[in-house]
Amino acid sequence: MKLVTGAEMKEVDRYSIEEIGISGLVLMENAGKEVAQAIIEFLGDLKDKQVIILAGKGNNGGDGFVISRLLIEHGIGVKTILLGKKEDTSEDAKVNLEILDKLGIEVQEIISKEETLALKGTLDKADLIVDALLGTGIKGELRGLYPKLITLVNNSPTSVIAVDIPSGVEADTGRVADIAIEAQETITFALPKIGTILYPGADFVGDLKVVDIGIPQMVIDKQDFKIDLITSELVNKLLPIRAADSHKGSYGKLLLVAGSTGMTGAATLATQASLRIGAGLVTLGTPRSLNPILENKLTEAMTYPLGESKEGVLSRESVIEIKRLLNDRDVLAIGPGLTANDEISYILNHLLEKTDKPMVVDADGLNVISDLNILKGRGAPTILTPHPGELSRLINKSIEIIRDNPIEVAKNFARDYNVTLVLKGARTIIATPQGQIYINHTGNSGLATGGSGDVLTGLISGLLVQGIDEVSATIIGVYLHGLAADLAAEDLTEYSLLPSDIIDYLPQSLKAVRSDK
Ligand SMILES: NC(=O)C1=CN([C@@H]2O[C@H](COP(=O)(O)OP(=O)(O)OC[C@H]3O[C@@H](n4cnc5c(N)ncnc54)[C@H](OP(=O)(O)O)[C@@H]3O)[C@@H](O)[C@H]2O)[C@@H](O)CC1
Ligand SMILES: [K+]
Repeated sequence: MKLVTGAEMKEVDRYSIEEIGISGLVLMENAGKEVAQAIIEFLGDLKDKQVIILAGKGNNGGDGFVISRLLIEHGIGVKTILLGKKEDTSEDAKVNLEILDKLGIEVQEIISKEETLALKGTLDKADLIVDALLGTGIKGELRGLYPKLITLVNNSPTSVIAVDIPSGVEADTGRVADIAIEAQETITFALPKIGTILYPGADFVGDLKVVDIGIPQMVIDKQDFKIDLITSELVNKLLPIRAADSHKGSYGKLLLVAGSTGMTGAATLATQASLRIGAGLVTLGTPRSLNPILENKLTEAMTYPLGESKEGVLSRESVIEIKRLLNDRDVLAIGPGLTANDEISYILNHLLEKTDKPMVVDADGLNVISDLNILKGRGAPTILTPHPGELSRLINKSIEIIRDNPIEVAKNFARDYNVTLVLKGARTIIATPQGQIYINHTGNSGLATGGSGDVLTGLISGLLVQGIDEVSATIIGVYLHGLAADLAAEDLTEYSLLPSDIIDYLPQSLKAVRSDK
């Protein structure tokens, strides 16, 4: 499903209005009708209900005026409040204001602090507040009376339905400059705005409903939107059907290089995840002294003892054995639990530069890349899976910059260094070298445990080794990882969720995707 910025949505609206000839008023009427319908469903019994419409001066407020009229037609008690003066409203909003005026429907103008604060009782007593204050047209910090009014709404016990996007949430980024309306439901028009999916915005949205307002599909198809929300349908489409006459050679040979003293768990989790997602043959290369432990822990994988330094960490010389093993393998995944030191740095940079097998680099592998330019020249796909802290070290920018502009930062990095980047977070963002972005919304706070990332590395490399292209492998891996965590949390709670549970619930997540058509 495509996600859009405010500007992209404006262009879709403009094209429909100016090039196709569907007037803005028609779109506004359709938008209002859809929200009115959602409100009627929300209220259930309409008798003696009182709804407060809070409208801004722009077209979001215009939607609010349409909603007022339609709810009154249904016999619902409505009070319409405009934050500002009627004369300052946008063109289409003004048309709808005039309609209300001719119908004798009162609209109260609020222009002072005192008038704003006096709304408290009205807001608290109502059955529902409709937030039609600010939509995709919001710019910068909230000005004027908005912060005060939004605080009153958030402090009131009354439920809120937001029109298009909760007021205060920035459509392009999900940033919340000051405060924003906390909605129980958000009815968004035509396409979800990025800000309703990314955090912190996503926290304010409640249940998100996307409704059709009569924008022709042809107008949407004409646009070159660069951002997709990963859906179950997309994953189902990308996940190949396994052939009945296949054998273990059909699903590739994976070499995982992972583990050091104290971190055999990372190696175990990555290996087991790669097997559980269907890799054909998996070999775990690990420091020699850890090999007996891992042989014991892993039944289905082969293990290979690699040269180590005294501390139970891979030695520089082990790179020769890794390269030899790789001759007969299709994909290399490297990083989980390796430890970050000069020897690991030497190994990783050497492999990035001198091997032409697809590589998945995670965790300590990411911490020791010495020259990002090596990535540019690689002859095979490279997937990097950093969290914001690891990416911050890689690009020498603060975590705050990454958190505030995750899409921009991920997009630039993937393009500049020719990698598929998986920027992990509450909404993991995948950026491709071609500039496409995929956002994942599965997963929960139970994933915030050491080891979850190792499972993801195993899943992505286990998919890649089966011959699935690198972008599809990351999309499928990231989505299933989150979905398995969601299904596990239903039984185990987010508190008790362990990374190994993600592996255990992977079959259920695969089944859910396959049946969810
Ligand atoms: N025809 C269409 O396009 C359709 C559009 N549709 C609807 O229109 C919405 C977009 O409408 P829009 O573009 O008019 O912007 P909108 O969100 O109402 O905000 C503008 C107002 O906000 C104000 N304002 C801005 N920032 C502020 C701040 N920080 N703090 C305080 N105030 C601030 C700004 O004030 P100004 O800067 O002018 O003083 C102006 O008054 C869209 O979300 C959807 O709901 C649907 O009806 C379908 C057809
Ligand atoms: K709104």
